[in-house]
Amino acid sequence: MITVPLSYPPKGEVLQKHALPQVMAMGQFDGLHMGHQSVIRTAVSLAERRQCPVSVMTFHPHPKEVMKKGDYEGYLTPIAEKKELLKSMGVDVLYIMEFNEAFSRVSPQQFVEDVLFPLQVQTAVVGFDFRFGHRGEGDESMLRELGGARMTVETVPPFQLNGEKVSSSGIRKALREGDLARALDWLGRSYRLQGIVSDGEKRGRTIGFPTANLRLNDNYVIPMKGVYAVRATVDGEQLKGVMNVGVKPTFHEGDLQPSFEVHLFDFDRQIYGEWMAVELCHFIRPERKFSGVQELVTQIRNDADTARQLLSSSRL
Ligand SMILES: Cc1cc2nc3c(=O)[nH]c(=O)nc-3n(C[C@H](O)[C@H](O)[C@H](O)COP(=O)(O)O)c2cc1C
Ligand SMILES: Nc1ncnc2c1ncn2[C@@H]1O[C@H](COP(=O)(O)OP(=O)(O)O)[C@@H](O)[C@H]1O
Repeated sequence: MITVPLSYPPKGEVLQKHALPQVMAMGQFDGLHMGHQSVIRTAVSLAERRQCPVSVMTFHPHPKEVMKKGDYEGYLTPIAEKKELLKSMGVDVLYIMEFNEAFSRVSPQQFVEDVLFPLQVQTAVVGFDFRFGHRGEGDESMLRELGGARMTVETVPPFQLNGEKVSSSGIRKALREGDLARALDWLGRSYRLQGIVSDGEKRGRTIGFPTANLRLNDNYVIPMKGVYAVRATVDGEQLKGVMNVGVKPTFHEGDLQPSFEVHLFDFDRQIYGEWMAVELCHFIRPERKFSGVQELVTQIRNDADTARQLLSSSRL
């Protein structure tokens, strides 16, 4: 998969270089959840039938982050994760349109004429609720109208699970509320956080549970404070473990930034500075304040047993 960064107005030579009859899926696609996956699969199979390349156009940073709307809560899939997932789905070209003030003012018509036509998009594939152009004035029917005879539009209906419409906002809410099972069902995979192992308070080893502190590399949607059964990858090695997301109320007062600490099972190595990916598989319990270290340690031991059981008996 090749990645093509674009900004508005796009440079003529960049468009020319990448102009090619193609099927393009378009959207924000934060989370690349089951609904997004069905849009991309539709584009992939259409392109296969037509024997032409399949591309995705996404917008970065997230419009809500740029427009400072106040309800921006971070990414489910930061751009690096999105790239990796799209590549694994068979996408040939990923166009990343820089979302900024200037782009937010582009009309639906300008977008189609200045970007999609020059790239020779033959078919645009969008989700039923796709909006584009200034103030989100454009929708799928406007896209179809503007495309005319030069570009057809394929609209993918909402993806439903148990009668509910899968959505990024629903996944964010489920993560915030500790309903990890629902978030994962809707994502269609585990929820992954990545970053560098950094220094903590050096207390873990003294209580028999060393924890690798994850310094997140991106602005992620933060799951509810609590304990999770996780799978981790460190230096290519796949490990199981138990993670606490929280502020350690047993030791600290006040509204602190949460930390992400993973106790890895059957592991004893110094990994400060190493890259770690952590997949959240099961939610075990909310974080709480214990009356003393002994109570906390007893509970962590239980959590570790629970996590081992959950991880050995589930497909996640
Ligand atoms: C499985 C697990 C569960 C935890 N649960 C709590 C908790 O409920 N309340 C709390 O105050 N700290 C909790 N912690 C955090 C510990 O307080 C923390 O790991 C310990 O203080 C070591 O911190 P350090 O790695 O920064 O040295 C938990 C840690 C683990 C590994
Ligand atoms: N089983 C393990 N799980 C997590 N980290 C481990 C483990 N064994 C050794 N380590 C190392 O110990 C560190 C955690 O020890 P800890 O006392 O909790 O220190 P810190 O407070 O700096 O995280 C990790 O960053 C890692 O380098």
